Amino acid sequence: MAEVEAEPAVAASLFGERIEVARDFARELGERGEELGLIGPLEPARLWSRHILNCVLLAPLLRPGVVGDIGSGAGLPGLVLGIARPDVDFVLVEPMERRVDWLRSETARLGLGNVRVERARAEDAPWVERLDQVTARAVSSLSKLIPITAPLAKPGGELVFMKGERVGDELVAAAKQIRAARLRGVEVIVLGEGIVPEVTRVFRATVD
Ligand SMILES: C[S@@+](CC[C@H](N)C(=O)[O-])C[C@H]1O[C@@H](n2cnc3c(N)ncnc32)[C@H](O)[C@@H]1O
Repeated sequence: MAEVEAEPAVAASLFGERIEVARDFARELGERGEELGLIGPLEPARLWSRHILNCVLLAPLLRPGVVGDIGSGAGLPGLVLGIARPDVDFVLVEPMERRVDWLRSETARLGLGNVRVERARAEDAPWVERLDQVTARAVSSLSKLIPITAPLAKPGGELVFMKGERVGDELVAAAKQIRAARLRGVEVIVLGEGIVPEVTRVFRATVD
């Protein structure tokens, strides 16, 4: 059973005029996500509080240009952000066929002309254009994620990763990869405090 939308007033303020599209996406994911193997059995009941609201908190950090979301899975955060920021172009990079089928069908069903989906792993990403920003959530630890994503960003582009409570430990463990990728301005931002049920921790850095 899909969650009754948590914090509807907060959701409406974060999505603005795009809230009905977000509701449409959440309804479809809540109803079909488990059967399609996109989300676990516990997730429909906490779709808004744990997933949708957390992802949309990233929207104000994005700038006009091309954002690549690596390992989009069910569309978290790629489709959520594609809905919230129609002024930004998104490339969702996902290797699993079933998930790619879902991402493409939702992109078409929701009429997201600013979103395209590539079936690939980040390290084999086939496009030529370099990204202004790269997002990822729950794909791997920073020490593995940085080497496969930093080469996808333009000089001056940003890595913007959603991370869990142990981001501090991950940062320490990734010191070598941060140096090798020549990242600067490395920071951890906490978003949504006092606004949403679960805060979002974001690793952000600029690629030289
Ligand atoms: C745990 S899921 C998370 C999905 C989604 N980002 C979320 O937060 O619900 C990890 C996703 O990353 C994808 N993935 C794993 N390795 C990858 C790689 N090297 N490049 C791109 N995607 C990858 C997987 O296929 C999977 O869909």
